[in-house]
Amino acid sequence: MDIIFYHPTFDTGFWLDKLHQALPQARVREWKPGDNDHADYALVWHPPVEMLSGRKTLKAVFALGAGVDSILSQLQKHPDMLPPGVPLYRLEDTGMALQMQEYAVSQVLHWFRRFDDYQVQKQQGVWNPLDDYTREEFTIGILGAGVLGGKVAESLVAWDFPVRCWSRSRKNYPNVESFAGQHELDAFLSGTRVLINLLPNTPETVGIINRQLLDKLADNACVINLARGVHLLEEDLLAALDSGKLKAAMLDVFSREPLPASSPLWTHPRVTITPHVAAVTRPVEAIAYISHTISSLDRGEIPAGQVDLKRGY
Ligand SMILES: NC(=O)C1=CN([C@@H]2O[C@H](COP(=O)(O)OP(=O)(O)OC[C@H]3O[C@@H](n4cnc5c(N)ncnc54)[C@H](OP(=O)(O)O)[C@@H]3O)[C@@H](O)[C@H]2O)C=CC1
Ligand SMILES: O=CC(=O)O
Repeated sequence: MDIIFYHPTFDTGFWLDKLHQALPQARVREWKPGDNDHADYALVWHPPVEMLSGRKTLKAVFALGAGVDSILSQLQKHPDMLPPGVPLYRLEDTGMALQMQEYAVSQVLHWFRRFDDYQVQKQQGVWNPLDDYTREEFTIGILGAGVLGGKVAESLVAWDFPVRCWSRSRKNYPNVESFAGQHELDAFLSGTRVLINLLPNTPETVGIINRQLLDKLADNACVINLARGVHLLEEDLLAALDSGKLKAAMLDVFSREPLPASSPLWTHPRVTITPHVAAVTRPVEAIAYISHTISSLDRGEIPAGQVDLKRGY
């Protein structure tokens, strides 16, 4: 079995070693421009078009992350990039859900316990106990209730917050109120105090966090964007912060990455920024999933994690 690997930033030598250990029967190589030799499987992130196109022997392509928007947008421009019938798999959880839970829970607790307000008071040398927030006024709404959104919901339920989610199909997560479809979006937003975004980037979700949506949240709402920068209109977010509608935002992803030095988000006192690190690919877990999936495919089974190319996630 031949496996080709391409990632623009990962330590390729480390990954090839780990892949050899997990799949000792496979010949694994780094793909380099001009390499058209035989391959059964391709492991990729932001792959050059020529890496995949015309490969008639490919049995599957694995995205080395959870979101497949960059591959799908390339596929739209170069429809022959993925040979017909070759399935695309993505990483489902593989250690990312726990990271998302850590990020979301720590930030929600930060706002709930008013540590942001106490930080401002500290800078002013003010000793002033503030009123507590109650959980009843701290409803958490999660846009996207799939692998990651579902796990984030579970962790916030464990902290006793009222939690609701919004997805295309109805969910049945314990103690999470499920809203499904466009026609239930307004009801989902109404009363949501902390909005957490974990949607995939598709034509339906681009720009979804805009002025109209933010206006429908509870007053003094907070936003956490963990999915993709294109979901959120940064100007609308800044306007909502400055008008007092929004209290704060925690952003991990941006419409341009790295976030340009000129962006007003850097200097806004109520915006916190992390550099797209909410949940990174964990090699050991990712390779365990990929090797398990390859074994399932070789046995003729249909493993989990296949991307629905028409749906776009
Ligand atoms: N910042 C970071 O470090 C990382 C960011 N991400 C981002 O997180 C995203 C989510 O990942 P993951 O949970 O694995 O994805 P999933 O595909 O498992 O979940 C996506 C969820 O979004 C819902 N959804 C999709 N389209 C719509 C729509 N038009 N209207 C309403 N709901 C919709 C789906 O609904 P349904 O269940 O009904 O299909 C599903 O619940 C990734 O696509 C990626 O962009 C991922 C990893 C790291
Ligand atoms: O943003 C990261 C991913 O895995 O998707």
